[in-house]
Amino acid sequence: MPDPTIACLTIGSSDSSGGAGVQGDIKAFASIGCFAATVVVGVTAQNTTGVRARYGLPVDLVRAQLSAVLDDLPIRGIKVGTAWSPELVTWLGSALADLSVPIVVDPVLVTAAGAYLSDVEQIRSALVESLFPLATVVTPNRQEAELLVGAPPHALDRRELAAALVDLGAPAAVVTADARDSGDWFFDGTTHELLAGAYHDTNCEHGAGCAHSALATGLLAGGMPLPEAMRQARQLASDGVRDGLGHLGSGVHPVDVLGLPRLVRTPTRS
Ligand SMILES: Nc1ncnc2c1ncn2[C@@H]1O[C@H](COP(=O)(O)OP(=O)(O)O)[C@@H](O)[C@H]1O
Ligand SMILES: Cc1ncc(COP(=O)(O)OP(=O)(O)O)c(N)n1
Repeated sequence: MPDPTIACLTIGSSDSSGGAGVQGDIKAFASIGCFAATVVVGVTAQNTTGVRARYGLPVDLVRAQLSAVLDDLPIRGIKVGTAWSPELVTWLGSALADLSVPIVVDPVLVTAAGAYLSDVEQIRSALVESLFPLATVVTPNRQEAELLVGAPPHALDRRELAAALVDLGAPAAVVTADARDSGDWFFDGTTHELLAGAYHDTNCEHGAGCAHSALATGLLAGGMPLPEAMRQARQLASDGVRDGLGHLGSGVHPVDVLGLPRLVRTPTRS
């Protein structure tokens, strides 16, 4: 019988607090039955209150991880998250160019706690030139979309931002929700759609963007058409915010896409 488990790869950075980054991606992949491989491009010292330090790994080490994974595992979908240096982004563009699997690019520039994860000016053109053309979809939040298209804060609505991202070369774009605009805005070059949904006022959003893009990757890897994958990814990420772990950390608490309280095992008496 064929194994239904779909192997996906996340290329991103470690979040020491476990909520976002590759740790968040592994949980999001697992929540929809995907096996998660990881290529780590950097390490952050981070918790729910912010990022204290970050360190990017040398391209050689990233290259070695990527070939180890691709030489051996049947990867069916790839997510690219934080990628800090223009050199790395440009190299990734050439390394991923010939792969015929869905690629979701989450151009992570700012965390929910407000920390910048990349030097925006340096990374912007590398992302647009090297990764946008390879992407199945790019998934920035409003602030990241504004930085990528060079628009001042709130000068454009999300329909205009999504169109500008596609004009820059992304085949499709989703600009995610914020407290002002609930639901995500989707545009694939032809059709605009508001992927409607409630906005949960839980302050449990640490890792929501990572979960969303990893979920989209796993759903696309399983063959789901793009608009439906983005609808379901929004719903599942939003449920993760609703069910977030509000007792963990003193800043922006982590999402929970696995339903961890359901999995707790209580000690049995013999
Ligand atoms: N408070 C919230 N309530 C419901 N859904 C949310 C909330 N915050 C984020 N989401 C959903 O989670 C996903 C990731 O969005 P977002 O948090 O904006 O990403 P990022 O972490 O990149 O800023 C999107 O589908 C978005 O609609
Ligand atoms: C290492 C690392 N990668 C990505 C992020 C951004 O995560 P995201 O899911 O967008 O959620 P917030 O952290 O913004 O809440 C990160 N924080 N760390």
